Amino acid sequence: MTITVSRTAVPENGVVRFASIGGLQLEAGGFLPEVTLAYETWGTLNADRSNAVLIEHALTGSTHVTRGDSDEPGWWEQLVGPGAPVDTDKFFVVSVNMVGGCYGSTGPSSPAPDGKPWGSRFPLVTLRDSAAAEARLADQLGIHSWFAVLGGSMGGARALEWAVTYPERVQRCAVISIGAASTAEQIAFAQAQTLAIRQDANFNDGDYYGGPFPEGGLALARRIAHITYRSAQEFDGRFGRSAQAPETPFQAAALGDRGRYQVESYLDHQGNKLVRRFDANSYIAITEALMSHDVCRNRGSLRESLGLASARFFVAAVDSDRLYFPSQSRELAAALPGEVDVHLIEAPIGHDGFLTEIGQLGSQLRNAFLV
Ligand SMILES: CC(=O)SCCNC(=O)CCNC(=O)[C@H](O)C(C)(C)COP(=O)(O)OP(=O)(O)OC[C@H]1O[C@@H](n2cnc3c(N)ncnc32)[C@H](O)[C@@H]1OP(=O)(O)O
Ligand SMILES: N[C@@H](CCO)C(=O)O
Repeated sequence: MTITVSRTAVPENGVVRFASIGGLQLEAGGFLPEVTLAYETWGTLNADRSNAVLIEHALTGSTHVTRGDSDEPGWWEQLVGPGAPVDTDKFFVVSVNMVGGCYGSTGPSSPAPDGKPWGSRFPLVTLRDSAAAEARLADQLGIHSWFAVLGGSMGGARALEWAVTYPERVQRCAVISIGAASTAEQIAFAQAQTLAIRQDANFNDGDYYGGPFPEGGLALARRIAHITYRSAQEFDGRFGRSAQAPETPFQAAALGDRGRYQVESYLDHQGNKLVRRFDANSYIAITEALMSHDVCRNRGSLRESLGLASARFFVAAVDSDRLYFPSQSRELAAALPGEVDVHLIEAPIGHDGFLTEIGQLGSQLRNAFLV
């Protein structure tokens, strides 16, 4: 097995790098012969390698948690950086694109051994595969034990898998806006999204590379998802029943005088925005990985499974989250070893509050966790 990390003499902050981690035997039985992981780092690993923090992205996130040498803003911009709650003057922060993704790590659009994209042949990957792959990257970076692993939503589930699979390698673990397993309802929302893509006439069973992209299906999947990421209260307050005039000649021709509700226009925008930055097969691969989330699989009861971990835990939830309910975070916290509080992020926005309410989350993390 060849293991190489592209190293530079001076660490570059917030610049995507690539590590070859060799072949990966997958939990569900598949095999990926040569896996590349894309990752970014910020700050400097100290001499005794005790200041490393792993940040795990959510469903459509990338490695770009915060800006660095480039000015490109990241998705947890105010949480991570010099002087921020996850202080890059103090910590060496690492973020890895999940295997199956489309931000540089091996995924369905990557070439298979025959040189053609994996497409329909890409195997099922799980969050445990993600942790196993990232453990190899940690080895290459010389990180035996993380000071902390944290993430929100699917990132929180990835962090939890790390803490349970590699107890000796995770000292602190923050599980934000997710429970111990994907529930039937969460799986149901996810299935509607994957079906929206699979039923797109351009999907071609996943072998659409080189042909038309299944844009409509991916945009519909994002609309369904985005509704679950926000709250009824936010939509009502923000859009109400307001109308919006057609914005393009095409819409004007299609809609005539009817126009649209503002919320329709907003969801169209969210769908189209994702189409410009995400691969449809990766959306399915990562969504199915999240559907598989179950910390108890082949481990026993919830208490037995979580009892494998030895990290200090931080659990948080958004009070208005209608996808990953605070009650599910409370159940997780109650079954974790030791005393664990559930920190409530108070925000009317819903699930996406873990991305937008950084002031609250940051002070909770700074005071209760990163000390
Ligand atoms: C390389 C990369 O891009 S990596 C990207 C990483 N992304 C992630 O990690 C995903 C996490 N991020 C997200 O999900 C989102 O960005 C969030 C949750 C942080 C914020 O959500 P946003 O969608 O940015 O905010 P919000 O709901 O306010 O939507 C604002 C957008 O809706 C548009 N909008 C608002 N009202 C309307 C309307 N009536 N009609 C059409 N569009 C509208 C705004 O113009 C704005 O557009 P823009 O984002 O293109 O500037
Ligand atoms: N809006 C986030 C939420 C998923 O939990 C994303 O797209 O990744």
